[in-house]
Amino acid sequence: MTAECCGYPISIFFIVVNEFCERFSYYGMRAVLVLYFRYFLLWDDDLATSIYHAFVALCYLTPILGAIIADSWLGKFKTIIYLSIVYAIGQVTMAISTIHDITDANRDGTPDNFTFHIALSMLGLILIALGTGGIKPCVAAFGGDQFQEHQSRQLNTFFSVFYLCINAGSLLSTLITPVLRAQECGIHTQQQCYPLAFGVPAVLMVISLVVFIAGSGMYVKTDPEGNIMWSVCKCIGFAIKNRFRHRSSSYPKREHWMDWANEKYDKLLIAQIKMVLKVLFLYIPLPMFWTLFDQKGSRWTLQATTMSGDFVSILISTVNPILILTLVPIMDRLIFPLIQKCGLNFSPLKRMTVGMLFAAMAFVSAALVQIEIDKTLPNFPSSSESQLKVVNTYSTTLNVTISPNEHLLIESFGVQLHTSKHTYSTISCMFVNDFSLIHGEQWCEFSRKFGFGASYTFLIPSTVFSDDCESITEVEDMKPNSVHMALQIPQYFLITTGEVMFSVTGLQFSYSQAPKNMKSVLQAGWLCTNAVGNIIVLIVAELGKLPKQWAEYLLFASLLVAVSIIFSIMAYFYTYIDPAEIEAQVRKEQGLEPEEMEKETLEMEEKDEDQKNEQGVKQTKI
Ligand SMILES: C[C@H](N)C(=O)N1CCC[C@H]1C(=O)O
Repeated sequence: MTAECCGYPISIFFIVVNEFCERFSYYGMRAVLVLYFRYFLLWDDDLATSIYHAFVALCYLTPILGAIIADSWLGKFKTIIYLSIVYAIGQVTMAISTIHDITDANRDGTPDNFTFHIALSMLGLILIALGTGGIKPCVAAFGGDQFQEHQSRQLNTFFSVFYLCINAGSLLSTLITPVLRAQECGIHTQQQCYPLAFGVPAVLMVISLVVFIAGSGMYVKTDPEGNIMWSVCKCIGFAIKNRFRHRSSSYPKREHWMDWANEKYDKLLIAQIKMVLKVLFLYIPLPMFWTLFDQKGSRWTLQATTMSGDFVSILISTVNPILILTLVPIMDRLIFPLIQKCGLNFSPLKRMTVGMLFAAMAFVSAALVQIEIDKTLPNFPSSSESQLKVVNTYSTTLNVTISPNEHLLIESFGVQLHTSKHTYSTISCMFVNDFSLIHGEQWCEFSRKFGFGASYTFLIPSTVFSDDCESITEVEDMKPNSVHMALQIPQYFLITTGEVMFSVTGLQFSYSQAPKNMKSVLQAGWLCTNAVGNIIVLIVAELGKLPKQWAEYLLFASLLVAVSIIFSIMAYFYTYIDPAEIEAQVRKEQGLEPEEMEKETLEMEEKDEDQKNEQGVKQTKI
């Protein structure tokens, strides 16, 4: 019997605090990673974003490894501890790699040996990906393991609270770590403080580990039942081979292709594999949701840069976790109970389908915003055109004729305007609030806010200093961005509503539909849908760019609608199961473990009927 508080096992307190600290560590490090690549390692934008996306994809691929270790070898508890140690070492390695003084022998403020810093940071990132991905399926499943049969309502709430902790950690760290980076620190020279920005996430990871270990005495720990993954692979392999051997129509058909393993493998194992395969099959269309979701960080961020408003980076990095923290309780306490009261069966798979449709609507909203933005954008010359600007300071009107074969290119960057060599200069800056012309002691100052996205030309006559600065003419070549960033809020709201319905439900569903000995494996399968989504963003979204951004948004929205229709058809044919009941049935058929079975049957009878309705459970024999 585990210790309880308000119907919840006390042990889950340690698990949710552990998750909060771990997500703080992960998202905090991610918030400054691209900046570190860009401004410390001096990589270009393309390399920095590619390595960043590859790292994120790796973090969602390693759950498979963690799940195999947990379910086949070490058990969830030990796997979480060992991989958290790997994770913490990775974070510390990463923090050390950002200390510029280590290789700054000439003390000029920049590292002398970039290879050292790159090698150390890549090692750190690999360890982090192994750690964060490895423990992720185990922590959620381990949390679920703490609940008993009669606590299925509390189990659902646990997954919502778990998701809230993820986002609370994400919100705080994305606010804090960029501020830490902006501090100055160093032994020989003062530089932006990357060691602090990466060091604090490392400390949080150590705290996460300590909190998890502190709960040791209270956890329900299930031991792995041998090398389950190897048995699963062998069993599937045998079923395929046996089916192929008996392909002639003279052999009677079997109910399920896995039944071709009956000759050699335990019925219980076959039943468990069927349960897992059914769910994994259902997951095939799901990466499309993450493909759209992950574009928040790329396409939508770029969209924001063409809009007006000064809070770009803060808005972008925090709006999603803030909305999650608000929407999860509203959905759990208000919307879902209300739907249930109306007599509608809003089963997990229906919620996930509606979640996908919300994400599609978010992209329709993004397309509408893009159309508004496009109306305000200047027409840039295409790859087969040139643009000329002719400034007439002569006293009469002049006719300009253009010979189509001649190209004119005037380009000079810098802040010095020479009167003879270069009379034209382009300066692009962020947050330009004042602009001064200095000539010896004399100067002209233009103190006002220059709009984002705007382009100005200043015409300086030769008499400028004798005539006073009044003679300088300012021309607005391109208007400042005028579509306000607040217009992006509906799309963020829609995608986050979709995330609550899709992701929180997916987490619960993956746990509830998995046999006891493969809970982590199914969590890993669920997380893999995220990895594949990330990879699709990397490949398809980067390669196949449509000429009009709004058209691309609509294309993604249509694809997700198509995918959600396919998913809803698959879901229609899916029968919710109670894995424990099926396992008990198989054991009964095999005449095994009567005492164990009796206990399980009793527990099942005690189960709350309306909790089943809440899940939309239709018990069936697999
Ligand atoms: C920060 C996101 N709202 C979020 O909670 N997640 C995005 C991918 C899954 C989930 C996470 O576990 O971090």
